[in-house]
Amino acid sequence: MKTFDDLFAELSQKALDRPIGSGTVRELDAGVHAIGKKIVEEAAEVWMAAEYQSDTETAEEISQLIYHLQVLMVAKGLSPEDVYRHL
Ligand SMILES: N=c1c2ncn([C@@H]3O[C@H](COP(=O)(O)OP(=O)(O)OP(=O)(O)O)[C@@H](O)[C@H]3O)c2ncn1[C@@H]1O[C@H](COP(=O)(O)O)[C@@H](O)[C@H]1O
Repeated sequence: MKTFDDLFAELSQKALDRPIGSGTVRELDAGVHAIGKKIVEEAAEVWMAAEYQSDTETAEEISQLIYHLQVLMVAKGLSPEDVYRHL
């Protein structure tokens, strides 16, 4: 099972290797403004799922929110440690 740190390492590598067909590379190229919009959209989907959908669907939406937050971290050059020190 993939963890937060596993996914972050994978996305960081994608940003370096820039494989063709990577959604992460596409999103990074779209820039911080577009990534931010995606985060807001996914956050709303988490909220709606938590209120009206199943726990499984809510967990899936949370995973997508985490993914987009991580893409923003990569775009901004932030590491997990930069975030963890505020937890
Ligand atoms: N975990 C994720 C992940 N979660 C969400 N997403 C993206 O976020 C979108 C969210 O889906 P939605 O259905 O909510 O959004 P949508 O509006 O239908 O999608 P779009 O039209 O906006 O693309 C998905 O279409 C994916 O593009 C993800 N994309 C990639 N990953 C993982 O990231 C890694 C790198 O992926 P690639 O860069 O694509 O190789 C792989 O391990 C993937 O499993």
